[in-house]
Amino acid sequence: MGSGFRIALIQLAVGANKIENLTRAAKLVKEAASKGAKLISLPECCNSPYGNDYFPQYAEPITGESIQAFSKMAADNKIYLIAGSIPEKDGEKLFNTSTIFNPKGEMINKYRKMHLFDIDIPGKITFQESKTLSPGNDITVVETPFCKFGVGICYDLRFPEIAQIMAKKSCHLLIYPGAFNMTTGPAHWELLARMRALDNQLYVATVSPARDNDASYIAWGHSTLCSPWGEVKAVAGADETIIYGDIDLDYINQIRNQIPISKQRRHDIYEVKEK
Ligand SMILES: NC(=O)CCC(=O)C(=O)O
Repeated sequence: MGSGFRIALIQLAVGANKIENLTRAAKLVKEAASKGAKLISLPECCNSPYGNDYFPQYAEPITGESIQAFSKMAADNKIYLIAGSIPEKDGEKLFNTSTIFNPKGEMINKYRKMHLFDIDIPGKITFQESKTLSPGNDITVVETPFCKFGVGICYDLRFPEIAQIMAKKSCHLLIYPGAFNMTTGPAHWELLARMRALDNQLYVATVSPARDNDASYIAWGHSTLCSPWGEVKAVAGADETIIYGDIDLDYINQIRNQIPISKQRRHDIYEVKEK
């Protein structure tokens, strides 16, 4: 594994036309690869608008047209592709699924969102992914010649437990395709990414769709790359764009040696004992 490589996060403008979304994604993946990115990520729900009214209509099996398009994007540009997520149909069930491709275009892994986005903030936002989607149950860690990375999707970012497991499985980078909204986005999106980066001393990438003020669910945007020091290394605004960052494995080791929290944990005192 070399010490450094370039990652690109594509903040895609996602609209109602699935083919147009995939065509735009292909154009931006090509642009990112031409600028030296070896790992490229698309956002959550990158082939469909985000919402319970859309998931059943846009869902497709894991062999569907979107997967074929992603495979071609990876192979044509010889890059690793984290294909954001799509609504996946498996029998009677729907999942929010991220698929991962190697530079030959082979799908080498997939991740089904484990924590569904069910929240109720009166007067602001109420959303229940569980009305249409089922949760996945498996943590996904991917080994590449550049680094080992883990994948979560959006609301998963709020759960330090899975980030910690992925860090324990030797990940250097956690990638979260996600679409926070105009209430929780400004309040929590960056803070959560920095927290996951800092408490696991690794890089964290969050990848949002671009903001569409006419959409029924308005995404916050602000795709972000955070360093193991907890700093924001690159951040987008609200519009369609690509952000780039360098992942430096030596820097991770340096931080972990300087502040060796993973060796200092007091597992003997963390259990909650009932009196
Ligand atoms: N798509 C999602 O999971 C949205 C999560 C979100 O907005 C949050 O506040 O958490």
